[in-house]
Amino acid sequence: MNAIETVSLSKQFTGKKRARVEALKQLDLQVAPGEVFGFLGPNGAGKSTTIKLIMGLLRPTSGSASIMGMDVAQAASRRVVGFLPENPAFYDYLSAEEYIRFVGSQFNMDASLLNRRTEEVLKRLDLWEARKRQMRGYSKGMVQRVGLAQTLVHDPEVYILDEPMSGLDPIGRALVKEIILDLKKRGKCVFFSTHITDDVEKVCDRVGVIVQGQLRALDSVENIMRSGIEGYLVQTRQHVGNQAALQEFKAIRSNEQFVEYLVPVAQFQEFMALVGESSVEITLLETKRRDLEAFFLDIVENGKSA
Ligand SMILES: Nc1ncnc2c1ncn2[C@@H]1O[C@H](COP(=O)(O)OP(=O)(O)OP(=O)(O)O)[C@@H](O)[C@H]1O
Repeated sequence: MNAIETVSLSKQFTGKKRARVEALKQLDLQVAPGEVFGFLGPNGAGKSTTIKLIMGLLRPTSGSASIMGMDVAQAASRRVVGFLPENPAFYDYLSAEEYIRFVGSQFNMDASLLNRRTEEVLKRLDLWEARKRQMRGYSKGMVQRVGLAQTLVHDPEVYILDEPMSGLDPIGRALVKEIILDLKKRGKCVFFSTHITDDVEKVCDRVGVIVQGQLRALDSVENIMRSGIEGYLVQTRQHVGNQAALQEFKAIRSNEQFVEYLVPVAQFQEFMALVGESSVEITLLETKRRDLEAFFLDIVENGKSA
Protein backbone atom coordinates (compact mmCIF):
# COMPACT_ATOMS: atom_id res chain seq x y z
CA MET A 1 0.00 0.00 0.00
CA ASN A 2 1.23 3.50 -0.80
CA ALA A 3 1.40 6.02 2.03
CA ILE A 4 0.28 8.76 -0.39
CA GLU A 5 -1.15 8.28 -3.85
CA THR A 6 -2.62 10.70 -6.37
CA VAL A 7 -4.30 9.68 -9.61
CA SER A 8 -4.66 12.31 -12.37
CA LEU A 9 -5.16 14.87 -9.62
CA SER A 10 -6.09 18.24 -11.12
CA LYS A 11 -7.29 21.60 -9.87
CA GLN A 12 -8.48 24.64 -11.71
CA PHE A 13 -9.27 27.93 -10.02
CA THR A 14 -11.33 30.71 -11.44
CA GLY A 15 -9.22 33.82 -11.02
CA LYS A 16 -9.91 37.50 -11.61
CA LYS A 17 -12.23 38.33 -14.53
CA ARG A 18 -13.17 34.64 -14.59
CA ALA A 19 -9.73 33.71 -15.93
CA ARG A 20 -9.00 30.04 -15.37
CA VAL A 21 -5.86 29.08 -13.50
CA GLU A 22 -4.71 25.50 -13.97
CA ALA A 23 -2.95 25.14 -10.65
CA LEU A 24 -2.43 21.37 -10.93
CA LYS A 25 -2.56 19.19 -14.02
CA GLN A 26 -3.00 15.41 -13.92
CA LEU A 27 -0.65 14.59 -11.08
CA ASP A 28 0.14 10.88 -10.71
CA LEU A 29 2.30 10.20 -7.72
CA GLN A 30 3.01 7.35 -5.30
CA VAL A 31 4.96 7.81 -2.12
CA ALA A 32 5.86 4.72 -0.09
CA PRO A 33 5.82 4.23 3.68
CA GLY A 34 9.28 4.99 5.05
CA GLU A 35 10.05 7.32 2.16
CA VAL A 36 11.06 10.98 2.41
CA PHE A 37 9.77 12.78 -0.65
CA GLY A 38 10.75 16.34 -1.57
CA PHE A 39 8.26 18.29 -3.64
CA LEU A 40 10.24 21.05 -5.31
CA GLY A 41 8.94 23.91 -7.34
CA PRO A 42 9.27 27.65 -7.83
CA ASN A 43 6.74 30.13 -6.40
CA GLY A 44 3.25 29.57 -7.73
CA ALA A 45 4.09 26.11 -9.18
CA GLY A 46 1.21 24.34 -7.44
CA LYS A 47 2.88 22.84 -4.35
CA SER A 48 0.43 24.19 -1.76
CA THR A 49 -2.52 23.39 -3.99
CA THR A 50 -1.34 19.76 -4.19
CA ILE A 51 -0.92 19.58 -0.43
CA LYS A 52 -4.35 21.11 0.21
CA LEU A 53 -5.90 18.58 -2.17
CA ILE A 54 -4.15 15.69 -0.40
CA MET A 55 -5.32 17.05 2.94
CA GLY A 56 -8.90 17.33 1.71
CA LEU A 57 -8.87 21.12 2.23
CA LEU A 58 -9.63 21.66 -1.46
CA ARG A 59 -11.77 19.51 -3.73
CA PRO A 60 -10.11 18.39 -6.96
CA THR A 61 -11.57 19.44 -10.29
CA SER A 62 -10.82 15.87 -11.36
CA GLY A 63 -8.78 12.91 -10.19
CA SER A 64 -8.34 11.53 -6.70
CA ALA A 65 -5.91 11.17 -3.83
CA SER A 66 -5.52 8.73 -0.97
CA ILE A 67 -3.52 8.39 2.23
CA MET A 68 -2.67 4.90 3.50
CA GLY A 69 -5.23 3.52 1.09
CA MET A 70 -8.05 5.80 2.31
CA ASP A 71 -9.58 8.26 -0.13
CA VAL A 72 -8.93 11.80 1.12
CA ALA A 73 -12.65 12.53 0.87
CA GLN A 74 -12.93 10.33 4.01
CA ALA A 75 -12.14 12.18 7.23
CA ALA A 76 -10.50 8.98 8.56
CA SER A 77 -7.58 9.52 6.14
CA ARG A 78 -6.52 12.55 8.20
CA ARG A 79 -6.20 10.59 11.44
CA VAL A 80 -2.96 9.05 10.22
CA VAL A 81 -1.38 12.36 9.17
CA GLY A 82 0.64 15.09 10.82
CA PHE A 83 0.03 18.23 8.75
CA LEU A 84 1.98 21.47 8.70
CA PRO A 85 0.24 24.15 6.62
CA GLU A 86 2.06 26.97 4.86
CA ASN A 87 2.27 30.01 7.17
CA PRO A 88 0.72 28.33 10.21
CA ALA A 89 -1.38 30.64 12.39
CA PHE A 90 -2.56 29.31 15.71
CA TYR A 91 -4.76 30.45 18.58
CA ASP A 92 -2.63 33.37 19.71
CA TYR A 93 -3.87 33.43 23.28
CA LEU A 94 -3.00 29.80 23.93
CA SER A 95 0.44 28.74 25.07
CA ALA A 96 2.38 26.17 23.02
CA GLU A 97 1.67 23.57 25.68
CA GLU A 98 -2.08 24.23 25.61
CA TYR A 99 -2.11 24.09 21.85
CA ILE A 100 -0.18 20.83 21.60
CA ARG A 101 -2.55 19.30 24.17
CA PHE A 102 -5.50 20.56 22.17
CA VAL A 103 -4.19 18.92 18.98
CA GLY A 104 -3.44 15.67 20.81
CA SER A 105 -6.96 15.63 22.29
CA GLN A 106 -8.38 15.80 18.74
CA PHE A 107 -6.74 12.45 18.13
CA ASN A 108 -8.30 10.90 21.24
CA MET A 109 -4.99 10.29 22.97
CA ASP A 110 -5.32 9.10 26.55
CA ALA A 111 -4.21 11.52 29.28
CA SER A 112 -0.95 9.89 30.33
CA LEU A 113 0.22 9.36 26.74
CA LEU A 114 -0.73 12.94 25.88
CA ASN A 115 1.26 14.25 28.87
CA ARG A 116 4.32 12.28 27.87
CA ARG A 117 4.14 13.13 24.16
CA THR A 118 3.49 16.83 24.83
CA GLU A 119 6.63 17.04 26.94
CA GLU A 120 8.66 15.06 24.38
CA VAL A 121 7.70 17.15 21.36
CA LEU A 122 8.06 20.50 23.12
CA LYS A 123 11.55 19.50 24.23
CA ARG A 124 12.39 18.14 20.77
CA LEU A 125 11.44 21.42 19.11
CA ASP A 126 13.25 23.47 21.74
CA LEU A 127 10.04 25.04 23.05
CA TRP A 128 10.11 23.66 26.58
CA GLU A 129 11.25 26.90 28.24
CA ALA A 130 8.62 28.96 26.40
CA ARG A 131 5.81 26.40 26.74
CA LYS A 132 3.68 28.44 29.20
CA ARG A 133 3.88 31.72 27.25
CA GLN A 134 1.05 32.80 24.96
CA MET A 135 1.97 32.19 21.33
CA ARG A 136 1.16 35.82 20.37
CA GLY A 137 4.54 36.66 21.91
CA TYR A 138 6.42 34.06 19.87
CA SER A 139 8.86 34.82 17.07
CA LYS A 140 8.17 33.55 13.54
CA GLY A 141 10.61 30.68 13.99
CA MET A 142 8.99 29.65 17.28
CA VAL A 143 5.53 29.58 15.65
CA GLN A 144 6.96 27.40 12.88
CA ARG A 145 8.41 25.05 15.50
CA VAL A 146 5.01 24.82 17.24
CA GLY A 147 3.65 23.92 13.80
CA LEU A 148 6.10 21.05 13.57
CA ALA A 149 5.53 19.95 17.16
CA GLN A 150 1.80 19.57 16.55
CA THR A 151 2.46 17.25 13.59
CA LEU A 152 4.41 14.89 15.87
CA VAL A 153 2.26 14.70 18.99
CA HIS A 154 0.06 11.78 17.93
CA ASP A 155 2.98 9.93 16.28
CA PRO A 156 1.23 9.47 12.90
CA GLU A 157 2.45 7.33 10.02
CA VAL A 158 2.43 10.10 7.39
CA TYR A 159 3.74 13.68 7.56
CA ILE A 160 2.68 16.31 5.05
CA LEU A 161 4.68 19.45 5.54
CA ASP A 162 4.27 22.62 3.48
CA GLU A 163 7.66 24.37 3.53
CA PRO A 164 8.74 23.05 6.94
CA MET A 165 12.05 24.98 6.95
CA SER A 166 10.43 28.32 6.15
CA GLY A 167 11.19 31.10 8.63
CA LEU A 168 13.78 29.04 10.51
CA ASP A 169 17.37 30.00 11.23
CA PRO A 170 20.20 27.56 10.34
CA ILE A 171 19.92 25.85 13.74
CA GLY A 172 16.17 25.39 13.29
CA ARG A 173 16.65 24.07 9.75
CA ALA A 174 19.23 21.55 10.92
CA LEU A 175 16.86 20.43 13.68
CA VAL A 176 14.02 19.90 11.20
CA LYS A 177 16.29 17.85 8.94
CA GLU A 178 17.31 15.74 11.91
CA ILE A 179 13.66 15.19 12.86
CA ILE A 180 12.79 14.16 9.30
CA LEU A 181 15.66 11.66 9.24
CA ASP A 182 14.53 10.25 12.61
CA LEU A 183 11.02 9.79 11.25
CA LYS A 184 12.43 7.98 8.25
CA LYS A 185 14.41 5.65 10.51
CA ARG A 186 11.16 4.82 12.27
CA GLY A 187 9.53 3.87 8.94
CA LYS A 188 7.36 6.99 8.64
CA CYS A 189 6.53 8.68 5.34
CA VAL A 190 7.41 12.36 5.01
CA PHE A 191 6.21 14.45 2.07
CA PHE A 192 7.38 18.05 2.13
CA SER A 193 7.38 20.97 -0.22
CA THR A 194 10.17 23.47 -0.63
CA HIS A 195 11.82 25.69 -3.18
CA ILE A 196 15.24 25.27 -1.57
CA THR A 197 17.24 22.46 -3.13
CA ASP A 198 19.68 22.20 -0.26
CA ASP A 199 16.82 21.08 2.03
CA VAL A 200 16.11 18.22 -0.34
CA GLU A 201 19.62 16.98 -1.04
CA LYS A 202 20.36 16.06 2.56
CA VAL A 203 17.17 14.28 3.58
CA CYS A 204 15.12 13.06 0.63
CA ASP A 205 15.00 9.68 -1.05
CA ARG A 206 13.13 11.01 -4.07
CA VAL A 207 12.33 14.36 -5.55
CA GLY A 208 9.47 15.57 -7.71
CA VAL A 209 9.80 18.88 -9.51
CA ILE A 210 6.62 20.74 -10.36
CA VAL A 211 6.50 23.74 -12.69
CA GLN A 212 3.31 25.55 -13.70
CA GLY A 213 1.11 22.82 -12.26
CA GLN A 214 2.87 19.97 -14.03
CA LEU A 215 5.24 17.35 -12.67
CA ARG A 216 8.37 17.78 -14.80
CA ALA A 217 10.78 15.40 -13.10
CA LEU A 218 10.58 12.52 -10.68
CA ASP A 219 13.70 10.65 -9.59
CA SER A 220 15.79 9.50 -6.67
CA VAL A 221 18.27 12.01 -5.29
CA GLU A 222 20.95 9.34 -5.81
CA ASN A 223 20.20 9.10 -9.55
CA ILE A 224 20.11 12.84 -9.96
CA MET A 225 23.43 13.26 -8.23
CA ARG A 226 25.01 10.37 -10.17
CA SER A 227 23.77 11.60 -13.53
CA GLY A 228 25.14 15.02 -12.66
CA ILE A 229 28.80 13.92 -12.63
CA GLU A 230 30.61 16.17 -15.11
CA GLY A 231 34.14 14.97 -14.59
CA TYR A 232 36.98 14.70 -12.08
CA LEU A 233 39.28 17.29 -10.67
CA VAL A 234 42.70 15.69 -10.30
CA GLN A 235 45.52 17.44 -8.49
CA THR A 236 49.04 16.09 -9.04
CA ARG A 237 52.36 17.00 -7.44
CA GLN A 238 54.57 19.28 -9.54
CA HIS A 239 57.95 17.91 -10.62
CA VAL A 240 57.11 14.32 -9.60
CA GLY A 241 57.05 11.72 -12.40
CA ASN A 242 56.74 12.60 -16.06
CA GLN A 243 54.11 15.38 -16.19
CA ALA A 244 54.68 15.73 -19.93
CA ALA A 245 52.90 12.36 -20.42
CA LEU A 246 49.67 14.13 -19.42
CA GLN A 247 50.06 17.03 -21.84
CA GLU A 248 47.05 16.07 -23.96
CA PHE A 249 44.94 16.93 -20.89
CA LYS A 250 44.59 20.62 -20.28
CA ALA A 251 45.88 21.77 -16.90
CA ILE A 252 43.38 24.17 -15.34
CA ARG A 253 45.79 25.39 -12.67
CA SER A 254 49.47 25.08 -12.06
CA ASN A 255 51.88 26.45 -9.46
CA GLU A 256 55.20 25.52 -7.86
CA GLN A 257 53.59 22.69 -5.88
CA PHE A 258 50.69 21.29 -7.90
CA VAL A 259 49.20 20.83 -11.37
CA GLU A 260 45.41 20.42 -11.58
CA TYR A 261 43.42 18.79 -14.39
CA LEU A 262 39.71 18.66 -15.07
CA VAL A 263 39.18 15.24 -16.68
CA PRO A 264 35.91 14.42 -18.47
CA VAL A 265 34.23 11.16 -17.34
CA ALA A 266 34.83 9.49 -20.73
CA GLN A 267 38.62 10.08 -20.57
CA PHE A 268 39.14 9.23 -16.93
CA GLN A 269 40.35 5.65 -17.51
CA GLU A 270 42.87 6.81 -20.08
CA PHE A 271 44.06 9.59 -17.78
CA MET A 272 44.58 7.20 -14.87
CA ALA A 273 46.48 4.74 -17.07
CA LEU A 274 48.87 7.53 -18.10
CA VAL A 275 49.29 8.57 -14.47
CA GLY A 276 50.30 5.00 -13.61
CA GLU A 277 52.80 4.72 -16.48
CA SER A 278 54.41 8.10 -15.83
CA SER A 279 54.71 7.80 -12.02
CA VAL A 280 52.86 11.06 -11.50
CA GLU A 281 51.68 11.45 -7.90
CA ILE A 282 48.01 12.27 -7.28
CA THR A 283 47.48 14.51 -4.26
CA LEU A 284 43.73 15.07 -4.56
CA LEU A 285 40.84 13.55 -6.53
CA GLU A 286 37.41 15.14 -6.47
CA THR A 287 34.18 14.42 -8.34
CA LYS A 288 32.88 17.48 -10.17
CA ARG A 289 29.11 17.34 -10.31
CA ARG A 290 26.22 19.45 -11.32
CA ASP A 291 24.33 19.95 -8.07
CA LEU A 292 20.63 19.64 -7.41
CA GLU A 293 20.25 23.40 -7.71
CA ALA A 294 21.47 23.26 -11.34
CA PHE A 295 19.20 20.28 -12.03
CA PHE A 296 16.25 22.17 -10.59
CA LEU A 297 16.99 25.40 -12.46
CA ASP A 298 17.29 23.51 -15.78
CA ILE A 299 13.91 21.87 -15.26
CA VAL A 300 12.26 25.14 -14.27
CA GLU A 301 13.70 26.89 -17.34
CA ASN A 302 12.68 24.06 -19.72
CA GLY A 303 9.30 23.79 -17.98
CA LYS A 304 8.52 27.43 -18.62
CA SER A 305 9.25 27.17 -22.31
CA ALA A 306 7.42 23.81 -22.71
N1 LIG B 1 -7.77 30.15 -4.26
C1 LIG B 1 -7.18 30.43 -5.40
N2 LIG B 1 -7.81 31.12 -6.36
C2 LIG B 1 -7.22 31.39 -7.55
N3 LIG B 1 -5.95 31.00 -7.85
C3 LIG B 1 -5.26 30.32 -6.92
C4 LIG B 1 -5.83 30.00 -5.64
N4 LIG B 1 -4.89 29.30 -4.92
C5 LIG B 1 -3.81 29.20 -5.71
N5 LIG B 1 -4.03 29.81 -6.91
C6 LIG B 1 -3.08 29.87 -8.03
O1 LIG B 1 -2.64 28.55 -8.31
C7 LIG B 1 -1.26 28.53 -8.67
C8 LIG B 1 -0.50 27.60 -7.75
O2 LIG B 1 -0.47 28.17 -6.43
P1 LIG B 1 0.19 27.44 -5.18
O3 LIG B 1 -0.11 28.27 -3.98
O4 LIG B 1 -0.25 26.03 -5.16
O5 LIG B 1 1.75 27.51 -5.53
P2 LIG B 1 3.04 27.12 -4.64
O6 LIG B 1 3.87 26.23 -5.48
O7 LIG B 1 2.61 26.60 -3.32
O8 LIG B 1 3.77 28.53 -4.49
P3 LIG B 1 4.63 29.17 -3.26
O9 LIG B 1 5.99 28.51 -3.28
O10 LIG B 1 4.72 30.61 -3.69
O11 LIG B 1 3.88 28.96 -2.00
C9 LIG B 1 -0.80 29.99 -8.61
O12 LIG B 1 -0.91 30.52 -9.92
C10 LIG B 1 -1.81 30.64 -7.70
O13 LIG B 1 -1.97 32.00 -8.00
